[in-house]
Amino acid sequence: MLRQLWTLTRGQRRPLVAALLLTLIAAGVGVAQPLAAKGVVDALTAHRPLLGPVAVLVLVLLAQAVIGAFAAFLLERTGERFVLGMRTGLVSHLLRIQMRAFDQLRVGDLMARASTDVAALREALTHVSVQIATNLCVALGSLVAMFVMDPVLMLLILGVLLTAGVVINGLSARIGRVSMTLQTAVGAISAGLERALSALRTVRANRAEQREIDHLAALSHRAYDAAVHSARLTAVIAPAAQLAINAAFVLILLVGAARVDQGALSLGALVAMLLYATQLAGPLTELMAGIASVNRAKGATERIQEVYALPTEDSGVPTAGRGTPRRQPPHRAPSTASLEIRDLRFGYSPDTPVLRGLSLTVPPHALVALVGPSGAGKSTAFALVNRFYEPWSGSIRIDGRPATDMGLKEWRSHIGWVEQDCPILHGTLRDNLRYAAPDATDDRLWQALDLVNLTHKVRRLPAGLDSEVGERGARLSSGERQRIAIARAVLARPRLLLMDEPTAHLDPANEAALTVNMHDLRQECALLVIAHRMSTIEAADTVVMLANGTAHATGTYAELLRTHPGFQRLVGGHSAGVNGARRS
Ligand SMILES: Nc1ncnc2c1ncn2[C@@H]1O[C@H](COP(=O)(O)OP(=O)(O)OP(=O)(O)O)[C@@H](O)[C@H]1O
Repeated sequence: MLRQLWTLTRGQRRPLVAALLLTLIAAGVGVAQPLAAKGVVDALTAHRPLLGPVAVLVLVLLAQAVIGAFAAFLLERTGERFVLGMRTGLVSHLLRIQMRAFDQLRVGDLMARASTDVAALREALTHVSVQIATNLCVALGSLVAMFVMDPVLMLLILGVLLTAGVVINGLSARIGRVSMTLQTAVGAISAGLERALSALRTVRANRAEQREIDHLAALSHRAYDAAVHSARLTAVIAPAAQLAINAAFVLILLVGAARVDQGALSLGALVAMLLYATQLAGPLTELMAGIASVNRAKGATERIQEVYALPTEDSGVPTAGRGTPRRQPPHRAPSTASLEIRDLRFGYSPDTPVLRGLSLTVPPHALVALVGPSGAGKSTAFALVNRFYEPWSGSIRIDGRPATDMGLKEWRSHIGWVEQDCPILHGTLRDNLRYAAPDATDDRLWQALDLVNLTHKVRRLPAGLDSEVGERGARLSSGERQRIAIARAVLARPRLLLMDEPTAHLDPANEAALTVNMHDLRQECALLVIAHRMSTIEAADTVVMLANGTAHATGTYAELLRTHPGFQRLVGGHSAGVNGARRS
């Protein structure tokens, strides 16, 4: 446990050691205080000049106060720096973890790890570690002095203390296990709350408030039970340490008296041994309590290390994301495709393939529609083009360059992506539009808004581009969210634009306008569009029908409609089920 904590102090060890040394110096100066006071009293009784001894006493008192204050400040600052470093480190790790690992986690729990777990660790890493180290020094000093006076008696005392240490260590280990339960329960509360609050409208519409409250209350009770269990174990530690010290006292008295009787120990040495044992009591009790506190931080430590153990995109993709991308070979023939997918195989679990050899091509300036039944793997294909997951086999090229030739950042800079549920981030309209192109001028923002038919609406808003969109864009309609997402993607001027059913939330007028705009967009980039709506399918230059994880049929809308019964069924289903009427 201490080793784990030590690894986490990386970067803060120097100030931590400095704070420890200052605390020890302050304690040492404290020891000199009685001597300085003795000097004053001796000078007084011997009628010697008082100035010198008094000056020494004042200096000692001042030094202790100043060094103590500085040590305390250094310790606090180290604690805060630790929290700062830990939070920024965790956040930067979390935002880079591989999608496959991220899919297994709960957002609320991750948030708890970056907030409450870090706070729980802070105490153990700063105050308690210094407290343990100083008390250990004081206790060792006393034991050495006792050893010099009477090794036999000291070894007996050591035996008693070690026995107590073993018992207390066992208790501390149990505290460590309970703390893991406690921190996990706190993480579950945070995840449960995130789940309920992020879907508050769904919760209310389904009258599920009480069920969510009960669920969170049950999790809170689990945390309470673990905390009380930990408190019970902690409560035993101080009396156990006290018991050991009392036993050491009795031992010194009984064995010491016998050894004085045998002439093996002087009476003065016995008195000194007793005084040392008294001095040992405080540091030893604090030492044991400190070890228990460190164990209480065990849950938090393990949970934070679990996050660091998650693979990041950089670590999982050996050829991508790191270093300078390889240069293109100088005599490469101009590419005939903006996007070329060859024989792509992939599944989320090893035994369930989703894509079973998908191949498709998006020529430059073309609009290709990807259609297929629900669950066929259309969004999965998009995720692979974005390189959120590594394919089992097969290749993806953009403008003729394979994915393995480019780092992730460079690769993604060529792609614009409009997601199915169009996430809008908290902030202003301007923040959202500039998300992929932070340097875009307002003129370009207005052009992009024009493209998605939103200029009029935004101009009428009192704050215009500075209007707040609310949490997840709650102050916008679904259609507006979708149009903002499209404008945002276009602003980054991608070579390839991926759109996951871009017209899903649009009314017929906006749907028609966007279909025209998609045609215009082809001047700037190639488009691959997951299409459910007839207007999008019909507008495409090529339609690729995905079934069973492969491109089942490829052709123009008219060709497929004429020759492919599966496509006829799919389109028939759409015209009846999705948008009601098919436009011809
Ligand atoms: N992150 C994930 N983890 C595990 N399985 C997933 C994940 N995402 C999708 N799947 C599974 O992969 C299959 C293909 O899903 P995908 O979302 O690619 O289909 P789709 O064709 O886009 O469907 P839709 O038209 O309904 O959006 C589905 O069976 C789905 O359950």
